Formats: sequence, C-alpha cells, structure tokens
Amino acid sequence: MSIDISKLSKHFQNKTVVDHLTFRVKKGEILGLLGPNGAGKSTTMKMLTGYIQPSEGKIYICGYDLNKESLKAKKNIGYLPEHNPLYLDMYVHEYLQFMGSIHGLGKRACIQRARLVVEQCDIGDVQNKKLGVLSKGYRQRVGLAQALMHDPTVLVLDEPTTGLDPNQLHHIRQLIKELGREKAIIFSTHIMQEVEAVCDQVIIMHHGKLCLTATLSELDQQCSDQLIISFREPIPVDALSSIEGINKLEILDAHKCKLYVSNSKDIYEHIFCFTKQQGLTLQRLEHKRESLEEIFTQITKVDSTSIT
Ligand SMILES: Nc1ncnc2c1ncn2[C@@H]1O[C@H](COP(=O)(O)OP(=O)(O)OP(=O)(O)O)[C@@H](O)[C@H]1O
Repeated sequence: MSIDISKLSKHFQNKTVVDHLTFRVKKGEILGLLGPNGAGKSTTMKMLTGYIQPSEGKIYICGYDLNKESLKAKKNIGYLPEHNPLYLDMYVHEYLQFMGSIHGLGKRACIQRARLVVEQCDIGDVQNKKLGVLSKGYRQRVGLAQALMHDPTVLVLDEPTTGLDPNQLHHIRQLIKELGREKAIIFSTHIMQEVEAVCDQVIIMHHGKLCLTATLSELDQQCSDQLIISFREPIPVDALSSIEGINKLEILDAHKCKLYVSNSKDIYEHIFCFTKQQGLTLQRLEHKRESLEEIFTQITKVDSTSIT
C-alpha cells in the first residue's frame, strides 16, 4: 500500500481539527479528499507529508513509518502545497533543478529529471521564463513538475486547481489523471465535479471527521433517481407511497411531491396505471437524478457526529 493512514488526529490547543482519520491509497489510484472550508484537508495533507506532526495515529508511506523512518518515507512523497511556494525570481528550469537538489539528486540527475518533468507537465514553452511572469495555470504546472522531480510514488496535491480558468483546469485535471496511472495520488478539493472528473475514490471530511468513503461507482449507485410529480387533485399520499419501486415520498405542496425511486425504468408504467385507476389528472412528471454534489451538500450540512 502506498499511503496507509490509521486513526490520524491533530489537535491545536484544545481543538480537534483532524479526528481519527483512516484510509489507504495504492499505486494507480487517485483519492479525492473533499470537504468544505476548515474541514481539515490541508492539516491532513501537512501531516501526510511530514510538515506537521500528528497528535495521534500512524502514517505509512510505501511501507515506511513517516515518524520512525522519516527520510525513507519522504523520498517517496511529492507535494504541491495549497499556496504553491515558488521563487518568483528563478527561471523555471533553474527552479526545477534546485528542487531536485533539495531532494538529494546530483547535478546530472537534476538536469535529466528536469527535462523529463518539463515534457510530462508540458511546460517547455515557459522553461526559460522567470516564475514571476507565469500565469496561474503555468505556475500550478511548475508546482506539479517540482513535486515530480525525484520521481516519487506518492503525490499529495492540496487544491491544485484553485483559481484556474476552465481551460487550465481541463489541462491540469488531464495531467493528474495521466500521472494517476503510475502513482498513488491524493488531492484535496471542495469541488465535487472535480472528484467525478478525476478520482477513483473519494473521502468526504467534515469538522475533521471522515463522513464518507466510497469508490466513484459506489457513490454513483447511491445517487437515487427522483421524480417530481404533480396532480390537479390533492396528493393521495398513502396510495401513491404504496406503488412498487417508490422508496420515499416527500410532499412539496398539496398537489406536488418528490418520489425517490429505485427503478425509474418500470416506474412510469406503474404511475400512469395508478393515475388512471384513481381518476387523477397528471399535470407534471419530471425525472431528476440526485447529483454527487447533492450528496456532498447533505453530508456536510448535517453535524458530522450524527453521520459517523
Ligand atoms: N496552526 C494552526 N493552529 C490552530 N488552528 C489551526 C492551525 N492550522 C489550521 N487550523 C484550524 O484547523 C481547521 C482546519 O483547517 P484546514 O486548513 O486543515 O482546513 P481545510 O479543509 O484545508 O480548509 P480550506 O478548504 O479552507 O483550505 C480550521 O479551523 C483552521 O482554523
């Protein structure tokens, strides 16, 4: 397992900001760490990369205990922090080689690796420019390139797409997806669509706790189909709820309700028969699929203690 975290906690003074987090990521997987502002994502990432010490819990990177075998563990980690700290006076190629040397690469290896990551991150056009003149999108790419200099197995990316325009966003997501084939990647975001676009699995954090962990396909199965239905007559709640395939009925007003259904394929036929049998007039029938974003909103609006 490339990233193996168990019962990880962080307390600042008396406040617990990360609370008994446990998860694993293996090579070839991308894990999305999702949560609203202040959920504890950055703190988790800082602990994962050895920038801050956990209060409790264990972190293993490629089998090495980050606390006891810190150098070996850190050799396997590439980190792009939330506020990508670049030396704005340096040239791109110079900065990459400098970061390589920090990771212990010799001069030759630095030059070779810099050439490779420039190609991988598609920053050849700007490699002879100073970091200070680059657009935000290019700066993020350079940030990724520096994280790749020592060819780590694990990549930790803290909100790598914040502030990018749609075009830059698309490119950086593609790049992360490509890198994800050969690395174990964890990246944080508060954008659900980003998780859908890039990740294999997702963790939702709220108030430092893990509220949900699922693969994307498991999450997709959790998204229920919904029908908004309205009749000219008042809703016959009991009779309507008893139709096969309706899991839940939510009244919106006297004539309108939302139905949560398990199989929307057959449900239309059942509803049309029901309407005819009851002598009702159907005014509206609209299909809606609950999005992952709605799941995220539901989870993070409820106090996490009631979910975990
Ligand atoms: N050094 C610190 N001392 C005290 N409190 C801290 C410290 N660092 C973070 N916190 C608190 O921990 C909580 C979690 O912060 P963190 O930055 O990990 O959240 P986040 O999920 O990354 O949020 P965002 O999406 O806004 O970046 C916040 O309430 C923050 O104020």
